[in-house]
Amino acid sequence: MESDTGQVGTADELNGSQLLEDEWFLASAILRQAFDKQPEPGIIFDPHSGVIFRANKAALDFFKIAENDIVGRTIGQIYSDEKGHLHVFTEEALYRGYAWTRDITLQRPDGKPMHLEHAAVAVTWQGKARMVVTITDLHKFERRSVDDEANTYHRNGLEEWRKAEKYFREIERENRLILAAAGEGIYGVNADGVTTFLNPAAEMMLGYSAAELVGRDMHSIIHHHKADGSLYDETECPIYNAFRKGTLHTVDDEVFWRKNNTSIRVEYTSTPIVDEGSVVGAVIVFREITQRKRDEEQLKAALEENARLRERLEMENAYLQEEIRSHINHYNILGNSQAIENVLKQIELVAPTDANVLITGESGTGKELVARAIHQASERRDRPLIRVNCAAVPRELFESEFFGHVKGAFTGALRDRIGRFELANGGTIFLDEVGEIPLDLQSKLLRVLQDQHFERVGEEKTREVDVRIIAATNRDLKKEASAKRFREDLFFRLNVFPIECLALRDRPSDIPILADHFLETVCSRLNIKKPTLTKANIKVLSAYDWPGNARELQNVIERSAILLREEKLSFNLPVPEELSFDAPDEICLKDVGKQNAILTAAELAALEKKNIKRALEAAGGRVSGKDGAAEMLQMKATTLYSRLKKIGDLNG
Ligand SMILES: Nc1ncnc2c1ncn2[C@@H]1O[C@H](COP(=O)(O)OP(=O)(O)OP(=O)(O)O)[C@@H](O)[C@H]1O
Repeated sequence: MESDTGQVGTADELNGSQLLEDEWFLASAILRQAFDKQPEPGIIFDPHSGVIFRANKAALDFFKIAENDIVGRTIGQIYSDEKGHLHVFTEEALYRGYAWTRDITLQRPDGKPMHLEHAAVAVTWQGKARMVVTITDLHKFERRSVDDEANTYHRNGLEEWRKAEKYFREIERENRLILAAAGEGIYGVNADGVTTFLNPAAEMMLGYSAAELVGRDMHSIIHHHKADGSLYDETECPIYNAFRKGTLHTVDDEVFWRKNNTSIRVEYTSTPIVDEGSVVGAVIVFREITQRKRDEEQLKAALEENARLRERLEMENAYLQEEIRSHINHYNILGNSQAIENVLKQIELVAPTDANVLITGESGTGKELVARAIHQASERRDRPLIRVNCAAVPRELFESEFFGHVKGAFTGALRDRIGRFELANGGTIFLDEVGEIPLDLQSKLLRVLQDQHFERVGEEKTREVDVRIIAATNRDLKKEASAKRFREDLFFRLNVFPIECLALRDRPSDIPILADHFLETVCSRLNIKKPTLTKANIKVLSAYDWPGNARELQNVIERSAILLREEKLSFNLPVPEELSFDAPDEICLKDVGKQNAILTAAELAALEKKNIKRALEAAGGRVSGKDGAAEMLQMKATTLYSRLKKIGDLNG
């Protein structure tokens, strides 16, 4: 093959030039394809004749022309309005080998000028000049630059966004961990009350899984009824209000309903979620307080019970102290009379029942003793027996004494006070001297007797008690009722089981036993040796009619024990009726017992004579020795003999 220098080459050289030619073909094919497929419009034309040889696909699109319609035409026909600029441009390219210009413009279909850049490269092909022109739509180009900038910006923005997303994911993850770890139940609702999330503690407390609640109306599932079973309208619901009204609500005792239809007591806070000024939902944080409330209630009840018991114990204590001070400390009923036997039988009979008992009898006959014995023998023995001496209560304080009062109920009511009925709750109330209760109060007493209900003074609350009633009186209540001084209905209520305590004078056989018992008691209290109660003593005691009954006997014995002389008892008893003189000119010695009686010497002598006579009768005529008249009169036998001598005829 001939080289550019005209020399013939070697076989290798020939092979080499063959290769180059192949490459050239190959390259020209590639270049042709590159030209045809380049995105910018391209045209190849003859710079001298202007004839167009080739236009690529982009040029055909750009000029909106078919290949056949452009190839063979001149460039001047295409750029008919720009011939001047085209000429200068072509000349420059021919001269310098390349040229570019933005002066050549074309018009869009809408008549607006297109902003273009034309670049030309002058080449030679087979000795002929050819011009390759590439057209750049500067408008598009600029847009591409903007897009590029936007891309760059976007890419950078994306990066930032990714970072932010990661950051938020991180926060969310942390939040989720916090939500999951929180001991409180937490759930969210949107502005329609629809559940948006639920933490595991909430799932556990409510018995629902998050999947079962998310997307569903929360109120109607877990908050539909109140603790008392009434319907809970969602318009009243504080959670609802949190997202409807945008207000925070704290509720300390409501119920949420579990999946198994049981309820749990909860306290919760419902906080509105505000996004760009508008409420988009609420977050509810709740805690189960069932156990806590139960404990609190138990504690409260225990404290109340405690306070009640304390008050009661204080009252009982004060009462019992008073009792100990003012009362005998034994409740044995002594006596061998038929009357006492009957009373004991009646006590045995009535004690186990809850029947009301009315004990009648003169003062000092042992009515209170009987009342206590009934209480002691009853099931109520472990609760107190509360005594009210109705004769000692001032009229205006009756109601308060019986039923108690509240602070401020009347002047002087400085604090709440429980009444005797409440104090006796579970036990027995002993209404001593029941006949002394004012008529207007008897109806209130009747009510508590009928239904065991009453109110404290100054309070509307009705209270209930369980009290057994034992009443005592020395009046004839039946007569009182007939005279309308006592309510008949109350009398019948009280008189369910009557017990009568006979006067001591009607059961003299009880005197020695009682006297001995009282002597024993007082001596041990005084810490002195108990003297012998002689027959003579008993005779003296038995001769008296004891208007004060056992109490009087007790007093006489106590007094004589205190005044004990030489271990001998002497009773300072009033002179009994039968010791009065029958003679009209003699004084009635009944009056001697009266404190201020003044006797003349003759009266005294007559009294002594009568007294000695009685002593001798009581001693069976014996003057000296044990149980003799001298011993009874507490004088020496020799003294008595000389007195008798002096008197002469005792019957005279
Ligand atoms: N049968 C008895 N056995 C032992 N003691 C008795 C007996 N009867 C009365 N007494 C004693 O006599 C005293 C007076 O009794 P009590 O107070 O029970 O009488 P009362 O009828 O309730 O008197 P009042 O009507 O004045 O209240 C008490 O100390 C009591 O212990």
